[in-house]
Amino acid sequence: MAGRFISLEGGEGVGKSTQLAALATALEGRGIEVLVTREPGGSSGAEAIRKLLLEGEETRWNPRSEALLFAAARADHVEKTIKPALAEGKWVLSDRFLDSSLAYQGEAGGLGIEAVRDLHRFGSLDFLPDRTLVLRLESGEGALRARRRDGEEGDRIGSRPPRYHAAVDRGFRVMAEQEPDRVKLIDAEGNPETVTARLLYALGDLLP
Ligand SMILES: Nc1ncnc2c1ncn2[C@@H]1O[C@H](COP(=O)(O)OP(=O)(O)O)[C@@H](O)[C@H]1O
Ligand SMILES: Cc1cn([C@H]2C[C@H](O)[C@@H](COP(=O)(O)OP(=O)(O)O)O2)c(=O)[nH]c1=O
Repeated sequence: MAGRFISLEGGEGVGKSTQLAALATALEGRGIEVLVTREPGGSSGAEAIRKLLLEGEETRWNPRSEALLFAAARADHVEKTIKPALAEGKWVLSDRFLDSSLAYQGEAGGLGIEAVRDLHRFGSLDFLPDRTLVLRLESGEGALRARRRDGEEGDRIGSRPPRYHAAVDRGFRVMAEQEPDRVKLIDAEGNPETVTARLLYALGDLLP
């Protein structure tokens, strides 16, 4: 049976990594073979680009070069990691994918969602997840969780100001409105088990 490609999205500290691990365990418990991956990264070329994107000065890249680097990393990730795993029948769970670029670089970075989608059309032939689950917390709570985890050590993008992250959240909501069959908003409040149950519910029609 063909695999499925699921991306987990959301702002900083909403619980993506925690939920990705829990979702992988739940799917494996149903006999599904799972590959967990992440962006930026997920292939050796894309992991090298990750360092360029997340380390260094805020002014290291302008918004256009930043968007191109994310798109280049994604093209390599799709070709080298995601498509081969799907061809083997695995379910691929990715911690972030295209919708992060649409929300961060497109909406918050001011390039526009369509311009960033064009880069994906070129780089990855518009390859899309079967489902995108966007974890959402009311403003501030994700930033608090991330700060509890990281202290003041945010990366180049995570440490951008609150208005940038508010625009990121708006970008994810736009995506859910534009593509309601693919992109589902999931309430990330409550204990981790409750959130995992919501995610599994939102995958119900894809499960074997
Ligand atoms: N449901 C939850 N309730 C409270 N804290 C949580 C919950 N899920 C995750 N956390 C904690 O919040 C922090 C951020 O979670 P993490 O999974 O790393 O988020 P992300 O990958 O989205 O940045 C971690 O310290 C994690 O242990
Ligand atoms: C994949 C992707 C990530 N990002 C940002 C979001 C995060 O701030 C950072 C990824 O760092 P990461 O350590 O994965 O952050 P988090 O724990 O919040 O998921 O890169 C973009 O701006 N555009 C993208 O396309």
